[in-house]
Amino acid sequence: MAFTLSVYWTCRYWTTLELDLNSVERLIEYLDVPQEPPAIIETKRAPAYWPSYSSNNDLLVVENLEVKYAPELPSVINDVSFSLKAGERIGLLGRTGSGKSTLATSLMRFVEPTNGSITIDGIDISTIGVYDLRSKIDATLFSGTLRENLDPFGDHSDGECTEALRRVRMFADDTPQTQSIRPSRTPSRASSMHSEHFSTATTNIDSKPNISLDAQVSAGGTNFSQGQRQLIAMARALIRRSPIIIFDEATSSIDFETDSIIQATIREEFSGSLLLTVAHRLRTIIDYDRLIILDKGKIVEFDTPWNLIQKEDGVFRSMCMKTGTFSELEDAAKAASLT
Ligand SMILES: Nc1ncnc2c1ncn2[C@@H]1O[C@H](COP(=O)(O)OP(=O)(O)OP(=O)(O)O)[C@@H](O)[C@H]1O
Repeated sequence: MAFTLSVYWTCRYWTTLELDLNSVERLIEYLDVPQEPPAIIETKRAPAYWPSYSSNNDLLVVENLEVKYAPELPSVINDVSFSLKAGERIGLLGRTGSGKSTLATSLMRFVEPTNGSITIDGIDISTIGVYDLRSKIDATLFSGTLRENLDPFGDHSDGECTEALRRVRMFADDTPQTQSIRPSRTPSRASSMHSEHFSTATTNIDSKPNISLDAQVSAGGTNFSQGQRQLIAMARALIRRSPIIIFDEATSSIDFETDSIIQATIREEFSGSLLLTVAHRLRTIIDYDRLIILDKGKIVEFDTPWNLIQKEDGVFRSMCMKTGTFSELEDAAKAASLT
């Protein structure tokens, strides 16, 4: 009997020990997970006026950039170099998987380069904290409240947030201005404006009645339509008055009216900013200043739309031809080149 009990307890202890060791193993794995770079590096703070709207030199300089998602994976961005000036409107194009989003997100250090450098207004972005970087450049949607998405670092009042949403025409003009907004995330913020509701009265954007700044945004903003996500991203860029805006155009078709609002807002509100648009529709970027065409992580063309559309056997020209609206695009590119 004593022997049987001993065997029983030995087995039990052994099983418990194995389970405990599994937990230790998991903890060790978590310790090895790459950490987000520091938010702030006290000895390397970016100046308050950085980056400048009126830099005479190139505002954004990318040199020999190489990006891999893991050491064992092939390069997704391969020896890419280019320079962009303040206030330029740049379209980033290429086939699916060519590396457009990777290049755009590497400008915000969501992926770190394995080689090369990115310099914004004279500062190598790898040398400063990600707060200093991301608080100056527009970012993508993440989960949290609408307010947290518009103003992730809590630097602006509710009034500024609602004003920005109004400027991108997220609110109906006839929405009553009298309903009070729910309390903001921190008591220190001014709650100077009243509640406004999303409505389809001025756009064909999906109706989102009774949404306040406290409305929840799911991861990736999936509880908002593509059009609404773009408008929210633009509102955030307006609030920040960022000299550099990275804009990821919606892949799915957006109704004509919403698209017109987005394009008009870009032209009216962001005229002084360096705008880098990851583009999926050619008519969106046909009047931009310059276009970067990527293929397999390399720049294959980089010039004005007018120069590119005229280039025999050019990649951009063939992309335009495939749309079936070549002459329209050509006319638009020519008109833009003359302004
Ligand atoms: N998190 C990731 N881990 C590993 N590989 C990735 C990851 N994200 C993207 N990739 C790979 O990197 C390459 C470039 O992807 P990326 O999303 O940058 O292309 P894209 O041009 O933006 O494509 P799309 O137009 O479809 O959005 C693709 O081969 C993709 O499979």
